[in-house]
Amino acid sequence: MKRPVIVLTGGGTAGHVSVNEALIPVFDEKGYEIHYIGSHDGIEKELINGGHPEVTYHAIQSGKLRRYFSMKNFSDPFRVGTGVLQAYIILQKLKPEIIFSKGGFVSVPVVLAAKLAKIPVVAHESDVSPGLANKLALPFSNHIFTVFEETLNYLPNGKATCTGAVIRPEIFSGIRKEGLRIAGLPCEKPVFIVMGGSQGSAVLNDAVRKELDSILKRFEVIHLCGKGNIDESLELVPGYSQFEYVTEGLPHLLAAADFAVSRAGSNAIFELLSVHKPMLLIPLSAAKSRGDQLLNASLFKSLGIAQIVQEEELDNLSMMDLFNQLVKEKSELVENMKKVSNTKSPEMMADLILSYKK
Ligand SMILES: CC(=O)N[C@H]1[C@@H](OP(=O)(O)OP(=O)(O)OC[C@H]2O[C@@H](n3ccc(=O)[nH]c3=O)[C@H](O)[C@@H]2O)O[C@H](CO)[C@@H](O)[C@@H]1O
Repeated sequence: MKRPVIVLTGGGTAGHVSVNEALIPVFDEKGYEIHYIGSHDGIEKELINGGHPEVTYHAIQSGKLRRYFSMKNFSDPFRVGTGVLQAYIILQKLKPEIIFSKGGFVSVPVVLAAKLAKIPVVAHESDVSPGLANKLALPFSNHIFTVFEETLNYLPNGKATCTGAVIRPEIFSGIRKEGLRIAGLPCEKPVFIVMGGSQGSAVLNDAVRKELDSILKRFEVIHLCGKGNIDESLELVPGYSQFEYVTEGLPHLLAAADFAVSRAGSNAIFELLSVHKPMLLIPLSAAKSRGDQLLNASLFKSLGIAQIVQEEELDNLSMMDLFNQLVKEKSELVENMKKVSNTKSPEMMADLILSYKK
């Protein structure tokens, strides 16, 4: 008997793939044939093809939707058009019951094609303020789920529901000893994990490395610095361990860490919250983005579960002082984290999505 089909989409950054990765095992367990529509060269292709052999990946063209001038602004609409046509052909062949769209530019042609093919779409927004791709897709989506209650203020009544964050179950399965082994740390001092989001952050990398000597006198550091950002001169420094991007090892590295310094991407901060890591957030500035990380971070700060420093202030602050400040506030932050519960299990989320199928 033919298995029911579901199509997932979303990409550009890992933040637009994490939720899909959490849901894949559940749809698989439910007997679905799972297909993923992503771009030819985005991180989604690497993550899905590399970690989920049960999923069939289809690459389409997509264009970036920029808020600034670029010559590509003239060619990208044609790429989106081609992407719509490619997605439409794929959808006509697969005839999925439903499409789940996690946002990011590649999701736009898929959602438009779904409307033409009359296939229901459920979207998902991780950040406080909706991303441009989700905003464009909204009129063509049947419903949108949000992580933050506050996001509902940006969305039409009746079309959006707050579900909380969906966390990959493996995040909870980290083993501290294994994390220390992977990082090659002696664990004689408290361990900080520094996470610059899925792409790494030059701002965080520079701030930590500038003061590394003094930091390492008191702490050990696991540094997720992003692709191409390994500093070879620091490769053999005791107590310091750098990675470009970690896949299976991430839960163990999180378990090995006592504290976190992170960008304020939604998935990363909810993962840190779920495993109760006291966190200092340095959100991506509004000048470089739509300001979504500033809103995410201020909400965490207002709940007493994170400290924040703006990246513009970093030059005048000592990273070492910031690390020490986080250590001081550890118990209060952890106590507050234990009172916050804002997650939905992948199983419950999958059922909610399927309630919109044809
Ligand atoms: C520059 C940019 O556009 N950032 C956006 C992007 O961030 P970004 O792609 O960084 O997304 P998040 O911080 O939400 O999630 C990062 C994900 O990558 C994983 N991870 C990270 C490093 C690593 O080595 N291994 C690993 O697995 C984390 O566990 C997490 O699941 O999407 C987020 C969610 O919409 C937004 O809030 C961010 O503003």
